[in-house]
Amino acid sequence: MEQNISELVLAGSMKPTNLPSEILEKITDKFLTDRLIGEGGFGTVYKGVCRNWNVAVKRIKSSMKIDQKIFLREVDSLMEVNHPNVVQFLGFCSHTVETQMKNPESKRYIFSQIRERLVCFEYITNGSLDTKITDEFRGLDWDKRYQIIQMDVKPANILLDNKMMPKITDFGLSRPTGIHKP
Ligand SMILES: Nc1ncnc2c1ncn2[C@@H]1O[C@H](COP(=O)(O)OP(=O)(O)OP(=O)(O)O)[C@@H](O)[C@H]1O
Repeated sequence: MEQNISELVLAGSMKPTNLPSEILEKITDKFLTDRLIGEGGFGTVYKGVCRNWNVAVKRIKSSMKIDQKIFLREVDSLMEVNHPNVVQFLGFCSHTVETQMKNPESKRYIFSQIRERLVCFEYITNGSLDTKITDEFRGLDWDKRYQIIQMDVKPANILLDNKMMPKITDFGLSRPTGIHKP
């Protein structure tokens, strides 16, 4: 994929799609510690700088043994979501990385393959709701409002943009439910 097409995808001007790992490495400065935004249970989030805008790149932990079919099904669901109160999914990358390690005893190399999975989202500037509210505001009926079952709704998964607009993130355990009937 050409670099300018990837940039259009990362700008949200094209439908979310599969992105080359080189582009995601480039915009995160090879996942430099300086670009680290934070770490969750499933992955580490880095700030990606793409020309004059930012994106959030979540690198799913290699220790997470996720079935590829399930991963692609989740990505497929994410691609269908487009709502002002949902952090916009921009693209993904799933590829195999070859690693090698020297066995100190036999002095021979052991080769293995690690599945690298990356998911990109719009970058939200103002942090998460848990840092701004008290416990009494928990338990909002997001599933009814947005026809999505988000299995991990918590203020930490609601980010606030520069206008303090709330946006749900972390759809790793969510799925579309079709039309909501009240
Ligand atoms: N799109 C985004 N823009 C800006 N910051 C983000 C974005 N997505 C996540 N973050 C921040 O990155 C950090 C890690 O997020 P992540 O979703 O991985 O963790 P979590 O929600 O704390 O944990 P878990 O995945 O276990 O629920 C958090 O501080 C979160 O606010």
